[in-house]
This record gives sequence, structure tokens and C-alpha cells, in this order.
Amino acid sequence: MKINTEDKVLTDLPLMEYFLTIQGEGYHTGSAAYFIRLGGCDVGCVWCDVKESWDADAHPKVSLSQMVADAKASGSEIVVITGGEPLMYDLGDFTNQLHDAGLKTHIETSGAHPLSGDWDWICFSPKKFMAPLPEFYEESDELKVIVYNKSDFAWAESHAEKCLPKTRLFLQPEWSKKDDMMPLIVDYVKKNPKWRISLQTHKYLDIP
Ligand SMILES: C[S@@+](CC[C@H](N)C(=O)[O-])C[C@H]1O[C@@H](n2cnc3c(N)ncnc32)[C@H](O)[C@@H]1O
Ligand SMILES: Nc1nc2[nH]cc(C(=O)O)c2c(=O)[nH]1
Ligand code: SF4
Ligand SMILES: [Mg+2]
Repeated sequence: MKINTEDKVLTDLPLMEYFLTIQGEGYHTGSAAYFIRLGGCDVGCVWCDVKESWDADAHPKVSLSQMVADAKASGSEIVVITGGEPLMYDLGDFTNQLHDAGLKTHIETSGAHPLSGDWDWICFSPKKFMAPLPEFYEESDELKVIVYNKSDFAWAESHAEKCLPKTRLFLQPEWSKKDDMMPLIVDYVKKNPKWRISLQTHKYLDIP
């Protein structure tokens, strides 16, 4: 069993919500996936679409074994750990238990906290509000940059150039700015085809 940074065995985590849905964003868009949203985030993105997740104490602590059992019972092969910022916690034991149950482990992270856990897919979405750690440029399968204003294209490139060639590159409009930003994103991807567009398709579908 892995030990967390405070040398305490991590047997439970604050859980905000869990749901079986369709991955709405990025490379795995369109695939069935079971989401586990952990509570707690200190990154503070002004446009965060799940600010209710930030206060870890506002969410009940649930045992890893219970979350794994519920994930398995969902019938989904893919489990996406999100938040909040899931890497506020050492997720080594959690991913081991998910793998032992035959599940695939995906994570959504800002990269602002140390990488822990054994992941089948890492979606890295760096933020201006808290600098990411260098390890994410080598470990991520997918870089997903949120475009809130025009300056974010150059900011996205500054992260892409540090990633490995295998990393898939996505530009995703910030939801409240999408009408202004989408034409710019379309134009940018036409001229810079190493990038792909990621839309928050679950919001258009009105599913979780
Ligand atoms: C709520 S975050 C949780 C995971 C992690 N804290 C992170 O930021 O990657 C999940 C994904 O939603 C994206 N996101 C959050 N608010 C958004 C918004 N208003 N518009 C578009 N994407 C957003 C994040 O960049 C991230 O890729
Ligand atoms: N359907 C769906 N897809 C998602 N992809 C990333 C999400 C997240 O909030 O981490 C998310 C989410 O909340 N719902
Ligand atoms: S890092 Fe993720 S959860 Fe935290 S504020 Fe930013 S978008 Fe929201
Ligand atoms: Mg979301």
C-alpha cells in the first residue's frame, strides 16, 4: 500500500460526485466513462466551471474500496478521476485498486501538484493561476489548453513546445467565451494543424 506525503495511509478521499456519462472533452470524446470528482482545489481559475469542488471539507470522505466497487459496478471500462484537483492527493493506492478491478485509469489534472498514481491516460490542462510542474510535459498523453482570450494561443504554444512529440494537442474554448473564441480557434487550427479542437460536448448534449 502506498503512503502519502504526510506518511499516513490514504484510505479515503473527499468525494464530490460520481457519474457514468460520455467523456465530453479531448482525445476520448464520445467514449463511455465513469467520472469520480474528488473535492479540493487550490489553483483558483477565475472561470472554473466547478467551483463547488474547491473546498475539500465540503465533501464527505469515502473509502477507496467503496469508490472502486461503485466504479466497477457501473460497467464502464474507463474511470476518469477529476476534481477539483485530484493530484492534491497521493493517488497511488487508488489507481492500484482500480487496476486490480480491471479498470482503465484516466486523470484530468492542472499539473500544479506532484504526479502520483499509475495512469492509462493523463490529460494535462495547465493553468495561468498556478504554474504546472515540469514532470507533466513528459508524462502527459494529452495537452488541453483552455482558450479564454487571444493571448492564450501563444501561451498554449509555450506549453506544447515542452511536451513530447507523442502528446496530443487540444485547444478548448472557455465555455463563457466560446462564441468570441471559436472563430479564432478554427482559424488557428487551420493554420496550425498539429492542434485539434476540443469542445465540451457534454454541455451541448446537456448530460453530466
Ligand atoms: C474542472 S477541471 C478538474 C481537473 C483539474 N483541476 C484541471 O483543471 O485539469 C476539468 C477540465 O475542465 C476544464 N475547464 C474548467 N472550467 C472550464 C471552462 N469554464 N471552460 C472550459 N473548460 C473548463 C479544465 O481545464 C479541465 O481540463
Ligand atoms: N461528460 C463530461 N466530460 C468531462 N471531461 C472532463 C470533465 C471534467 O470535469 O473533468 C468532464 C465532465 O464533467 N463531464
Ligand atoms: S485547476 Fe481545475 S478544478 Fe481547480 S480551479 Fe482550475 S479548472 Fe477548476
Ligand atoms: Mg467538467
